[in-house]
Amino acid sequence: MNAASLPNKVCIFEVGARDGLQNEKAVSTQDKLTLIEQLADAGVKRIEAASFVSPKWVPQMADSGDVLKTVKRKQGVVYSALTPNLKGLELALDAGADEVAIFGAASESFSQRNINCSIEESIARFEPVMALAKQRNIPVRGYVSCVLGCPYEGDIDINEVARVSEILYKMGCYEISLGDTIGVGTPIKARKMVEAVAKLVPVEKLALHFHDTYGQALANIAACLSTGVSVIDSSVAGLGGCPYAKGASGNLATEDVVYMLHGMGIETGIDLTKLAKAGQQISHTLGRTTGSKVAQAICAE
Ligand SMILES: CC(C)(COP(=O)([O-])OP(=O)([O-])OC[C@H]1O[C@@H](n2cnc3c(N)ncnc32)[C@H](O)[C@@H]1OP(=O)([O-])[O-])[C@@H](O)C(=O)NCCC(=O)NCCSC(=O)C[C@@](C)(O)CC(=O)[O-]
Repeated sequence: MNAASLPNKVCIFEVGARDGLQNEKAVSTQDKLTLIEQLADAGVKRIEAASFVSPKWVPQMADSGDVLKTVKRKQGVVYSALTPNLKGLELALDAGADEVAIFGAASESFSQRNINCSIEESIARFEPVMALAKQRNIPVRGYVSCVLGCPYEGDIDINEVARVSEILYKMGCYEISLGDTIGVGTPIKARKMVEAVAKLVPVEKLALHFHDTYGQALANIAACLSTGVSVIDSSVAGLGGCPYAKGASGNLATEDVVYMLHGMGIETGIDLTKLAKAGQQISHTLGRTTGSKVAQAICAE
């Protein structure tokens, strides 16, 4: 790896309170607020705090409106929410989300299971979301799931990943987050996928969203860093998974990626000790040990 080709700074997009907690046993609104406030206090600047999806599909996120309305906001921190359709966007706007995200997939089967429509239908559903968000001046992020494999279809063609990413980007998403939803990717495959997408979407508009099911996420990120990507999604304590991808474990733990980046001389602006404490507390609330090796080491010191 050539140090000169690495970014000086990486922005962490923290998804623990959403991607993490959507797949854990129900956590109280107060515990969510504590987590989000601790993350902001640790220096995290972008926090996905809510998800305005059907409460019948994901009951863990049913209190998203209360979370966004009552969280103590820290200046300079962006609080965002998932919005699969116009109804979701309207609820997010009412709750005061700073930005929202639409979420599509590069796999037809996953799209059907996750949002109950085909890829093309999902794009049509996103049009009015993009239009209203534009009118209200709300930035929209775009997720593409299953970029390195699908729980129902197996391998996914990287050209399809690039095609869907380009569509979301051209619709007006300011950033495209590439989701290895079930964490099956390996470093060379991950890098090739990012390079393929970067032919159609500027690399500085891409983010990596790698789950850690097979323990490959950190290696995959390290392999992709010199492509020019400088936004990484991660989940404190490695919380979560995806309710529509059985067996998928959480995202890469934020503590682990921050430790790696700092060790490589890449700034994140995050206080690792405070972050590890936030992860320990939510893990304690959930009655389990943190999924972060770095947090385990820090807390044992
Ligand atoms: C998209 C829908 C809503 C379609 O669901 P549907 O059943 O096809 O939609 P519908 O329009 O027919 O509505 C059905 C019911 O849901 C309600 N509804 C409809 N929309 C909303 C809304 N926004 N908020 C609250 N309620 C809503 C609607 O009002 C109605 O209520 P009813 O009349 O039956 O009482 C559903 O499939 C859904 O909620 N899916 C969400 C699944 C989900 O959250 N998955 C996890 C997030 S994606 C992910 O984790 C991957 C990612 C992003 O992290 C990246 C990666 O790792 O790859």
